Formats: sequence, C-alpha cells, structure tokens
Amino acid sequence: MSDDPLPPPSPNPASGRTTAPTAAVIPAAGRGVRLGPGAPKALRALGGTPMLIHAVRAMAASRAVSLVVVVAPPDGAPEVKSLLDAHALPDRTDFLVVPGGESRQESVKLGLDALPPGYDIVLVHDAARPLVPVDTVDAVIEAVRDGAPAVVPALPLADTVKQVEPAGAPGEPEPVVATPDRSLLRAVQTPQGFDRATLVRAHETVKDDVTDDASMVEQLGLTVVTVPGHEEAFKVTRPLDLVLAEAVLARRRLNDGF
Ligand SMILES: Nc1ccn([C@@H]2O[C@H](COP(=O)(O)OP(=O)(O)OP(=O)(O)O)[C@@H](O)[C@H]2O)c(=O)n1
Ligand SMILES: C[C@](O)(CO)[C@H](O)COP(=O)(O)O
Repeated sequence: MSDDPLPPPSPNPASGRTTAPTAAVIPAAGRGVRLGPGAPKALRALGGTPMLIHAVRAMAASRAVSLVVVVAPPDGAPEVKSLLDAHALPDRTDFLVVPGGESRQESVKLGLDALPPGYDIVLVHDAARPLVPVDTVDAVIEAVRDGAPAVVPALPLADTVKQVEPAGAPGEPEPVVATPDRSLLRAVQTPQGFDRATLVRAHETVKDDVTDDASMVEQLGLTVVTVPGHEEAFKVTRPLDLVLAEAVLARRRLNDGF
C-alpha cells in the first residue's frame, strides 16, 4: 500500500469494470464492546485471519469495486495498513486507510471525506459483516446502477417483534405496548449502496445519531429500496456470532477443498 494520493478511476468496460466506478467504505473503528474484552472487533481473528481482512476481501471480490476505504480505529491506522500489506488482496483494487471517529456515523463520514473524485457509486459495509457473499454485493451495486439512490440488503424476521415501554431500571420488566405486523418488517444488512452525491448530502444534512446510512437518506425524503439479503451476511456482534462465523467459514473451506 502506497501513501501517494490516488488518481481518479479510469473506467474500462473491457476489464469487467462498470461505467460507474464503485468504491466501498468499510467502517472498522468500533471497539466491539458487545463481543467482550479484547482487541478492537475488526482486528480479532476469524479462521486465523482478522475479521477486517475478510470484509475487505468480500468487497474486493466484486469486480465492480475498484477502491476500498478502510476506516481504522482512531489510533490504529498504521496497524491496519500493515495488515492490508501482509494479506493477499486483488491487484485490481486500490486501498486507502483513514482513522475513524467516536460513532459509526462519524467513521463513515471520515471515510467518505477521503474518497477521491470519480467514484459515483459508494458502498458502506460493516467490517463486522465479514462473510457477506459477493452475489449480495453485486445485487446492491446493480440496483444503484439501475437508478436507486439508496439500496439495502434485507431479510424477513424470524422472531415476532414487540414494542415495549423501556424499563425504568436495568432488570425491571418492560410492558409491551404493541406487536408490529412482522410481514412488513425487514432486518437490514450491509453493504448498503448509494449514489455518491446522495450519501454525501445525507451525511452533511442529518445530524441525529442513526444506526445505518440508509436511514439518513430516508430523512432526506428519498426512497430506499431493498434487495434480498443473505443469512451469511450476519453481523458479528456477540460472542455466539463469532462461533457461527467460524462454523460458516469452516464449511466454506471444506466445500472449497482447502
Ligand atoms: N466509532 C465506530 C463505531 C463502529 N464502527 C463500525 O461500525 C460497524 C458496525 O458497528 P458494530 O457492530 O456496532 O461495532 P462496534 O461499535 O464495534 O460494536 P459495539 O457496539 O458492541 O461496541 C463495525 O464494523 C464497527 O467497526 C466504526 O467504524 N466506528
Ligand atoms: C448498519 C447495520 O449493520 C445495519 O443493520 C446496523 O445498523 C449497525 O448497527 P450497530 O448497532 O452499529 O451494530
């Protein structure tokens, strides 16, 4: 990885590139408090390789993605640069590393600010979703290319959901106030895909703390559309998720014969 500024992308349809160069921003600056004590979550091992490297490879697996911007833990950019240098990544993809912020939203904004001109489609992908299949990534990009300003991969819910009155104190029972119609609800994943100008405007306009980028676009009054998500795009949040991720990876390695 060089520290030289990147030139704008040169679209080359003959090489499989699209006419709308696409970049992926990977927020990886979280601590991973819910996963428990240890290194920042994105740097923890999954199948012997940092989770972040899996997420970077998942983005770079799409032939449409020509730049990946990794948003590192605030004081971890040198370590992340070394990790990218130490792991095999596709030559056709460029990489940038920038330090992140206090919240996911701030980290994504810092990644967006670092994007060179010329990338018209931007994916935002959690480092904490290391196993998203390339078909899901490509489906998101395709929907943005087809004209949607914002696209999210989404899955139906397996559980019934209750709206509650928050407990007054930890451990107190929470009265249920409603049971939303589950058939109208979706659990959304990443990568979320955007027309770049829309995402930049959303981050400049919306100041509320939100948990995903698409909801900022919703606040602009624009329509966000879904594409089918994938069970293996789950987020590694709690310790059991890491057990599942190891199992999915082991099954993939068995199926791939290595
Ligand atoms: N200040 C932050 C907080 C989160 N993230 C990133 O946003 C993604 C989704 O966040 P989450 O799974 O909640 O990660 P953490 O914030 O690390 O988890 P926790 O809330 O358990 O601490 C992760 O890839 C995480 O690294 C980030 O870049 N900057
Ligand atoms: C962006 C996201 O992964 C979509 O499901 C999710 O909102 C991130 O939430 P977190 O609380 O920051 O993990």
